[in-house]
Amino acid sequence: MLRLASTKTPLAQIATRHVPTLRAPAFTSMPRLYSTATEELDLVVIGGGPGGYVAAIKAAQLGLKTACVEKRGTLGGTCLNVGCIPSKAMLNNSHIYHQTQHDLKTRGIDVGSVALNLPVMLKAKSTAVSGLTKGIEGLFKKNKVAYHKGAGKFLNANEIEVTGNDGTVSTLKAKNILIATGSVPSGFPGIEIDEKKIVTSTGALDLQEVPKKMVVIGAGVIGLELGSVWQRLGAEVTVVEYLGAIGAGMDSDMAKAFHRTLSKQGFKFKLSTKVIGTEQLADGRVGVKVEAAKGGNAETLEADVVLVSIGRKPYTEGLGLENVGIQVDERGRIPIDSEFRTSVPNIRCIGDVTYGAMLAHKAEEEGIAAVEYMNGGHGHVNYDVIPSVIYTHPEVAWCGKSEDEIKKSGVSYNVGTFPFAANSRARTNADSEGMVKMISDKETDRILGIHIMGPNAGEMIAEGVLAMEYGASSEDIARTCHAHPTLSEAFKEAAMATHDKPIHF
Ligand SMILES: NC(=O)c1ccc[n+]([C@@H]2O[C@H](COP(=O)([O-])OP(=O)(O)OC[C@H]3O[C@@H](n4cnc5c(N)ncnc54)[C@H](O)[C@@H]3O)[C@@H](O)[C@H]2O)c1
Repeated sequence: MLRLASTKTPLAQIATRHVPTLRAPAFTSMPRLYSTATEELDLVVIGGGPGGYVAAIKAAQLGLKTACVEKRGTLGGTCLNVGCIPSKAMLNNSHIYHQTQHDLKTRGIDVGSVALNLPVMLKAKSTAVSGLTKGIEGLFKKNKVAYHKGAGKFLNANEIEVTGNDGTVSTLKAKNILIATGSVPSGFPGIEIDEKKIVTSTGALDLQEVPKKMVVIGAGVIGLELGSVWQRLGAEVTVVEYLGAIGAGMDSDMAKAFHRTLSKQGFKFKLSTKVIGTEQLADGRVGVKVEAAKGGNAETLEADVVLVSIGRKPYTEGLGLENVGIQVDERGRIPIDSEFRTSVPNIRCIGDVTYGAMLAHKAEEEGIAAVEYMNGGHGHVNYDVIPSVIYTHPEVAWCGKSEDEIKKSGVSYNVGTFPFAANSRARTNADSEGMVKMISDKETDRILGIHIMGPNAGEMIAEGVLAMEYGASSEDIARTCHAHPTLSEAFKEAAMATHDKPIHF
């Protein structure tokens, strides 16, 4: 492991080394500028995504002199710029479009002809993104976090070289460094991404016309969310999945129900199927060659656009980890201990670039906890109750363990389910696809897992997360008054079904 004493950069080298223009660096408008190597900071955060920016703000609130280095040019990371936020804008607006076309008449609302204005829809997405990313810059200013637009690279365990987006090179010196560099889409061997016809989530959020046929490789969160967007806007979507089920490891009952629901919406699925490669077709479209996962005859699916969504991988390129002796594991993740310390104790690491689910909210929790440990306190992240949500319609949300996992662990359990078709509010809204499924320990009734498919499942799961965080039993929820008429009554009734019997089913 390289230590500060052996790798310290000579002082002459740590001053700003190259200023190609006289243009003031973008960060001079910040209220407090920590940019010279002579002034030691308490913390430099590398990466301004949900994990990194939240950690930087928390550190500043705790009184730590903090800087955040981000090279994208805007804060918010993948989530705000090309992930969670733009996809939700497209999901929301494509849902309204689809509902207006197919659902309003039966509700007694007659509209004239309905037309898609894709450029405006894309602009609305970009406006949502830019408003939120600028909002984080405002929070940095308010909390006195110095924002450095550029790429950070370790010189040693206490010094980060920042190559500014304006060409300047400077060095930040800090007691602590937090790596929060996130992840990038995993490529598919032999398939070249051009972000036009063969796209990752980034390209799929910015298609300039609705593809006639879209092939999605991977039936995980990204494939199903972005597949939904383009399917609602008129594309014929075929999803190819290597495994025998959709939903990347969700509870298998829910995966089956979700599969049925999406199929009814028009999705075509090819499960237990592997992709062999792609080819350019004579008409300019792309051929996706697939065959059964176990082998067999190959067939070619024709597509105007192919979305590759087979997972993401940790991002550490150009970070200079070799200069501090940090090694990544076989999956490219930076190993950490229970207090987020890497093999170099003053360098911590959080979010997608290390262990665990690649989720923005998990990274945020870790960012806060890492800073609390750094500041001499204790952090808290309960990995057993990190919620997952797929923002399709209906949404699917879950926390805790799936029934499959519990079965494997050998623990005895009770299961209670309640369909939204028996919930008055869902019925009144004519939006009653899905169910709530709760699993509790047979002996103690403590809740082990909650799985919801239904309208607003992503909001409803918060009640389950809170219940599980406080160690609730299903009876605790069953005996808690829920407002009528609300969707949350389905949650209460599933709890009743788990420990006893529901009333309305
Ligand atoms: N709503 C959200 O919380 C949200 C939204 C978007 C992304 N994310 C996160 O981003 C990450 C990436 O999402 P993702 O959907 O790309 O990955 P994922 O891991 O969710 O799903 C990838 C799917 O691709 C399949 N697959 C892998 N290789 C394949 C192959 N060769 N052929 C066919 N199928 C193959 C896998 O079996 C899996 O089902 C995930 O960790 C996800 O949690 C979360």
